[in-house]
Amino acid sequence: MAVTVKEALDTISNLTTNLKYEIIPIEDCINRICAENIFAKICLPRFNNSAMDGYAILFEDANKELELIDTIFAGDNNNKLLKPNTCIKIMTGARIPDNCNVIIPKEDCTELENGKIKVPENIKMNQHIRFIGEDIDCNDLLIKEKEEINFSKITLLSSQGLSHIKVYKKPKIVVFASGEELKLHYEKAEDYQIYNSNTPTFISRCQELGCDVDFIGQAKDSIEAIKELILNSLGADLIITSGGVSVGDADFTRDAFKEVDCINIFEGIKIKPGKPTVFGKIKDTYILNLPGNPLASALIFELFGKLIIQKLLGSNLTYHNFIFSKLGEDLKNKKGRITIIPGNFDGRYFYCEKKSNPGMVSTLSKCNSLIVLDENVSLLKKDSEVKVLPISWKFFEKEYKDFLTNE
Ligand SMILES: Nc1nc2c(c(=O)[nH]1)N[C@H]1C(S)=C(S)[C@@H](COP(=O)(O)OP(=O)(O)OC[C@H]3O[C@@H](n4cnc5c(N)ncnc54)[C@H](O)[C@@H]3O)O[C@H]1N2
Ligand code: MOO
Repeated sequence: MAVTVKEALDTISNLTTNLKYEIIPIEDCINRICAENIFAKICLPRFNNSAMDGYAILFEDANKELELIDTIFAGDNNNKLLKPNTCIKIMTGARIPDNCNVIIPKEDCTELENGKIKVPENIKMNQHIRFIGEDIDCNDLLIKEKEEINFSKITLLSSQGLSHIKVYKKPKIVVFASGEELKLHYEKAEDYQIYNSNTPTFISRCQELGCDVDFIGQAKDSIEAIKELILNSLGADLIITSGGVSVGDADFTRDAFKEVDCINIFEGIKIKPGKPTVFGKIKDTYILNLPGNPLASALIFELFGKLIIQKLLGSNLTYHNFIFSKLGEDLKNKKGRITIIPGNFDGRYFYCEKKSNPGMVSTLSKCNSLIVLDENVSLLKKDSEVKVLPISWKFFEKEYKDFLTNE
């Protein structure tokens, strides 16, 4: 029985996973999922320091001519104290004298001919001082278990002097296709054959999402051929297959998986396109049987496959987020099933992609996002609110768009 879209999403978000971890250098951690809570072991700033190149003085010495008694550079271990009527030249980032309570920027002072420094009248207590711990306090929780390590987390780790952390191992994914008509892109295809574009799509997408992926070939349309590929893949966390899940005389994927004791978690989703999708498990290996139709399988991957991968990565982000937008033009839809509509979000409006039949290969190359229409909608007027799910988010434009004014 086919499940509803919500049932499929909930099932995936609640999957149990058998996560393993490894300890690796932070240089290799980008896009990995942290497998431990990481607390600050040192405060930042580590010591009170100057935010300006200038002079360290005592607050009560405002508007005076001060004797210059020393210079402190960033990295110096200088313990000199200020006395009344004196100042110390100081550089940005240098540790300030223990009793200093004001820094005056160089350009606000006058270097007198007698060597003294004339400081201004209007100063504020503690000005231009960066205090110990004001950025990060000792024992602050810096990174939570199950958070993704991005460049800004690398900033945190390196600022703490941490060289290695615990991350979850990359999920191992095996991809294969079935279909007598398929040829690999580096093979010669006769004019009655087609190139396999689905498995290269899933392989690259899974790699992009942080998985280790193996392609193990294409099965001919027979239960035995598909079974051989399955038995060769059982060490994986997830097997993704393409094709053969429908009711045709040469569609053997489901039967082959049944013969190797695959337990189906759901068999079909009430969605368009991609209804014949099957999700199951053999021992510890999850199975995602995607339909052969290229756009159908790619869209199902975007809506469900990506969440399965989020679970296998160990991430705590296992639900879709979206951006409220408006339709750029009227949208007609055939009622009856929830429909995935690929298109383009330009920052304000969402425009549906016109060429989007389930069997097409060209559609997603022109899209950056998708929306999902509920089963009761037959017409959505221009300017109707829609919820946009991003596909690829390097959000740039070919031409300048003004983001500098707040109108
Ligand atoms: N009588 C019915 N026929 C179909 C139904 C149905 O309910 N009743 N469902 C249709 C739907 S919806 C889909 S989706 C497809 C699913 O078919 P399969 O998963 O069995 O896929 P195939 O038949 O193997 O292929 C479908 C289509 O996709 C092309 N294909 C397959 N693999 C690849 C690949 N690796 N790269 C590129 N293109 C591929 C294949 O040549 C076919 O054109 O079934 C409908 N039929
Ligand atoms: O649901 Mo099928 O995926 O329309 O092509």
